[in-house]
Amino acid sequence: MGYETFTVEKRDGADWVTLNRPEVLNAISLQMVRELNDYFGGLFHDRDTRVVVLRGAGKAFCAGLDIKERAENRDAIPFAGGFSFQGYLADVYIKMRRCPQPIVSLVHGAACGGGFSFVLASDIRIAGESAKMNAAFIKLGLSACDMGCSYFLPRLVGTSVASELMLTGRFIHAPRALATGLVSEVVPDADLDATAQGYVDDLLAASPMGLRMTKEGLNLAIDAPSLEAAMAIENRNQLMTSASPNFREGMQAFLEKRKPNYVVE
Ligand SMILES: C/C=C/C(=O)SCCNC(=O)CCNC(=O)[C@H](O)C(C)(C)COP(=O)(O)OP(=O)(O)OC[C@H]1O[C@@H](n2cnc3c(N)ncnc32)[C@H](O)[C@@H]1OP(=O)(O)O
Repeated sequence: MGYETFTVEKRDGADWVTLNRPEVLNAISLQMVRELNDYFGGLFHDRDTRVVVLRGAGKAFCAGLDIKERAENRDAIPFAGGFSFQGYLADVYIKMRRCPQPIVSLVHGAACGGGFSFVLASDIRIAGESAKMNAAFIKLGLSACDMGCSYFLPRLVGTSVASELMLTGRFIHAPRALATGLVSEVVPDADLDATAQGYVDDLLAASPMGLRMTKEGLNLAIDAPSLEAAMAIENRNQLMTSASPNFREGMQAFLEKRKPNYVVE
């Protein structure tokens, strides 16, 4: 399926996905929701794509819900088959979190509301110096407990900062985002792609199953009710990776002082 609201550039096992509605700061339209669901849904059975990079075209990452479109369709945002906009957009974040590929988000300019949640649902976050993010829902008269914000944000920055950000809708700028652990790195905007490429290279150097099992295991462990439950998930995933030929190759490569040649399992 070709997409109109974002582009997908395939580069050596990584998809570079660029939200592409710059005239409205990449605001989330109905069509974007449909297309993102299709794209992220397709990743579950895609062995060739091993990493996803998510970024925005123009001067911002994503300004959240397309307010103009929503205002014109005030109460009725239905999809065929009775899906609501709310539920269908929520599915995008769930797919981002559950798809096997790690997602690296590159934030420059504003990331608001549902756009902020794209950042939160990613696995690795890098901010440009211009980045500013907010739970803008509250400023529009909505609950800020939306699009996974109440799930992701406290886990990333703790309940104190999450409460402040969600209750006030204030922007968190790049330096504070780094200090609170919301992002891994802050770099000049012009260096975002090159910085991301470094992460992509590291991720692609891992064995494909090891990478998938790590994303899945970590995200399940975050929700696990006990140490024992988290370790049961670890044990299951480790049994699977240790049965893979890539584990034998990894050990052999270490012993022979060379880089491993991993295959896609
Ligand atoms: C389920 C999900 C819910 C949610 O996501 S709720 C949150 C919704 N989002 C927001 O409330 C953010 C709204 N936007 C803003 O507050 C500001 O923008 C920014 C701080 C992001 C950036 O401000 P600045 O740099 O001054 O740009 P600009 O002139 O406001 O915007 C450039 C053009 O983009 C349009 N635009 C910006 N955000 C949205 C949006 N969310 N929906 C639709 N259009 C948007 C504007 O109107 C304008 O367009 P024109 O040049 O024609 O006036």
